[in-house]
Amino acid sequence: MRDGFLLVLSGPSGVGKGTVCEALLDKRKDIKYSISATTRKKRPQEKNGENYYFLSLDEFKDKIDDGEFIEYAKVHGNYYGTPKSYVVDKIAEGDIVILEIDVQGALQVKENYPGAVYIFLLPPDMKELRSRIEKRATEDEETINLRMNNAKNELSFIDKYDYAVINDEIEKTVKKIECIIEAEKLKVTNIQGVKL
Ligand SMILES: Nc1ncnc2c1ncn2[C@@H]1O[C@H](COP(=O)(O)OP(=O)(O)OP(=O)(O)O)[C@@H](O)[C@H]1O
Ligand SMILES: Nc1nc2c(ncn2[C@@H]2O[C@H](COP(=O)(O)O)[C@@H](O)[C@H]2O)c(=O)[nH]1
Repeated sequence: MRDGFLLVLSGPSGVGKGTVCEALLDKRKDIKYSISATTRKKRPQEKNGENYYFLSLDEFKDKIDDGEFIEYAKVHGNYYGTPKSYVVDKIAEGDIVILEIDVQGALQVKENYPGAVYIFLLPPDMKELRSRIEKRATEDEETINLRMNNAKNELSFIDKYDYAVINDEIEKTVKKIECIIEAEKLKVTNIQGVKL
């Protein structure tokens, strides 16, 4: 059967990527979460090494120079990147590794990791998207406006993805992503060592 693979999950800020990932990880042991590095300020409830690796700009740039990221991008004014070593190790062990990253990062992954699966998460509508970011209460008004503006640009990249999933109800969204995973595992191009 198919070896481990990358599952790239993108979508505008506040659509629910983190929430969906958490629910998927609770349900399945074959899915691992890639913890990103970022230069963004830590939110009060966040933990270094759990939500992100929080780095200074100099530390982040050193890691870029040392080739430690499989992708990185400036998103909403801060740098974010995916550490390479964890992803490579877990895929070799046969796990599915989720990358919760923006569209610029997803395009970089596409160049270097054929076989990754790309899912774009959509909100039911833009009003609901704003309401979710507001209710999360982690961003000030200016940042919310910036993220809402960036959302329009991100949505224009949807055709670069394999699947589009509307995140209306969490449980339904998780089920749909699990269906995608099962279908991907059964792709003829990915079946290895079939013995009849
Ligand atoms: N299906 C849903 N219905 C209602 N609220 C939701 C749903 N999914 C997520 N939320 C809520 O929306 C808010 C944003 O979710 P979350 O932080 O997971 O988004 P995100 O896409 O990871 O955002 P970011 O890209 O900024 O990290 C949270 O308060 C979360 O509880
Ligand atoms: N290219 C990458 N983008 C990433 C990565 N980790 C997160 N992100 C994107 O950042 C925004 C904002 O996240 P927040 O935690 O500040 O709300 C998020 O929507 C992702 O699209 C990464 O490693 N690479």
